[in-house]
Amino acid sequence: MHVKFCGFTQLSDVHTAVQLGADAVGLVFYPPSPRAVTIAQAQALIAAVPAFVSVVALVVNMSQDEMIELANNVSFDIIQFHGDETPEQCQQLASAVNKRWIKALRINAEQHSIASVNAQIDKFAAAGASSILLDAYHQHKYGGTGARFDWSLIPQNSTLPIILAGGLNAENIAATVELPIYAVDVSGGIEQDKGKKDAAKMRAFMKAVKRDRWQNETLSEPSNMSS
Ligand SMILES: O=C(O)c1ccccc1NCC(=O)[C@H](O)[C@H](O)COP(=O)(O)O
Repeated sequence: MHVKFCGFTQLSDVHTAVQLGADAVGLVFYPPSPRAVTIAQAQALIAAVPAFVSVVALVVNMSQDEMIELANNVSFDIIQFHGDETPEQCQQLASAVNKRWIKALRINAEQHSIASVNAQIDKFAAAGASSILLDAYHQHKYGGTGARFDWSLIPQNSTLPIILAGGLNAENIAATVELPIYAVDVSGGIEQDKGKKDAAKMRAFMKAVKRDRWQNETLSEPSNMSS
């Protein structure tokens, strides 16, 4: 089980996340978001991220020129496409900056079935995605909604490792124990205010993951990407 904390704007919060053992920190490059960072802010935050912790650049419907500008100025590791990007657009944008990428699918119980989620995952897998992130659909927001989606729509045999996002917190991690996921992603559940993380909530989240998920996992089944 891997843990990504998302939506950092403050240096002290990045220090805390790293100390707590987060595998990845996410920075939001989407100006309408209350968690958005500028290139200068991102550079300062990334300076606090040591080796073996990935920096994820979260983007929404970015143009190729914007992506190149971002990659030329910010040393991130992975792109998280969180908008309406098609598989072809993700592939093109990521190859323009030579980065690995994740696609966020926003799950709407009224429109999705397990089969349709799987079909979408397969298309992004074929285009070269490294993982798929499943998040809650919201009519007016692209992400960071703090809402959960219907977890029964998570496919058991996905072609890509699944990162679960949307409304997670220290209290509901226990309910994810049986889910076929590779990683969890949280933003609102570790905040005191938008973009301002809460050290106690980050610590409680990591403790809950260790207690509820890592205890259930074994090193003896390396072929199972979902655990
Ligand atoms: O955080 C935002 O404001 C945001 C804006 C636009 C697209 C995505 C955004 N955030 C994505 C995330 O932080 C996470 O990947 C995910 O949605 C979890 O958020 P939360 O439900 O708050 O834990």
